[in-house]
Amino acid sequence: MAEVRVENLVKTYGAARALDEVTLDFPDGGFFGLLGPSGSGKTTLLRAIAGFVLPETGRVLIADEPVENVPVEKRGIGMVFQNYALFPNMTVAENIAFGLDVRKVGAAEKKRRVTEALDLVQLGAFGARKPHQLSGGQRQRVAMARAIVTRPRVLLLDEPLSALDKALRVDMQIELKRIQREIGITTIFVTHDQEEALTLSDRIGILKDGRLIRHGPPREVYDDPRDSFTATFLGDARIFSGTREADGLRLADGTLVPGAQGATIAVRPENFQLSASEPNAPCRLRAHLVQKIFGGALGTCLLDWQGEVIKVVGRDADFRALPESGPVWVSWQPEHSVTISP
Ligand SMILES: Nc1ncnc2c1ncn2[C@@H]1O[C@H](COP(=O)(O)OP(=O)(O)OP(=O)(O)O)[C@@H](O)[C@H]1O
Repeated sequence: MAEVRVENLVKTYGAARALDEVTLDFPDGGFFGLLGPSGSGKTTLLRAIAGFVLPETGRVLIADEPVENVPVEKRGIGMVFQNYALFPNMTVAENIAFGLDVRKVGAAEKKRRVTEALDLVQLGAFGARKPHQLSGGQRQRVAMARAIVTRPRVLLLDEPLSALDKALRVDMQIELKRIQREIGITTIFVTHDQEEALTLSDRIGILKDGRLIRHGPPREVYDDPRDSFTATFLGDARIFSGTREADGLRLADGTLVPGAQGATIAVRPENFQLSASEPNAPCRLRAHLVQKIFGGALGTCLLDWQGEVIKVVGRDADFRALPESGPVWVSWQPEHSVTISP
């Protein structure tokens, strides 16, 4: 397998900078999730690594080798895209064998590798079927088998699960991770689903307007987002701004948030507690409960505070004692005030 590195990549389309000096390492054998809003440059970055997009400046290295003069088919890359198209009149096995035929792999070796790929995606009994005889998830697994049968060094996945419904998607996430671990292939995965990225990735990168805003292990980025874009894009957060004082942050309504280390802080919805009576917690606000939303095990409460919305996520059982609406206390522990700006 191979490490992928991009250095100072710039790609412009007219006035738009699809990639704006992106430098990033994708570790050997790792699962890297690329996240960002629509139009932030995720697909362009993937296409630049594959060789479909030629950057104006910067370079791509695979296993320490610059690849600007290496054509797409020689870069050792397997790809699965959102609208993976299988050849409808070929069997599953023929579809998977396609890349081996192109490479003129001998019959015995081809048979062995197709069987191996089918087993890996747990479709051993489906080789003779046609794509229309498969479910969406099974077709997706064929696309995976087809991408890895040529033994690429790097796997690029562009929203490969977005066509699947929620339940199947979750099953396929587990499946994808298993396959990736089993073959240990360097994988770069584009998704707009932040939960998916957090679940699957060893490392994530967040793009915005073609720039790499942040990268690192998912938990690290989630727990310490450092900027308000990352805090609100990756998960949800209430941003509080005010004036820094010796013992905390003074909000516009006069409330002191003790222990806060910045003029702007973020608090995650799951770190708020609600109570009808005044709590002991040092960080607390008086707000107005507007709506309780039932969501199964977890529920959401929407509060109004100074004309702004505070979202609180918690166990539905904990919200049951609260009135449907009216004044409430919202509180949190000082360690859950995350500094966004000093
Ligand atoms: N072939 C192209 N011609 C002109 N502009 C392009 C082209 N490809 C991409 N762009 C522009 O480059 C920017 C980045 O696009 P890109 O497809 O990389 O974003 P993305 O993050 O993958 O978005 P999405 O999540 O919507 O797929 C966008 O502003 C897009 O309009």
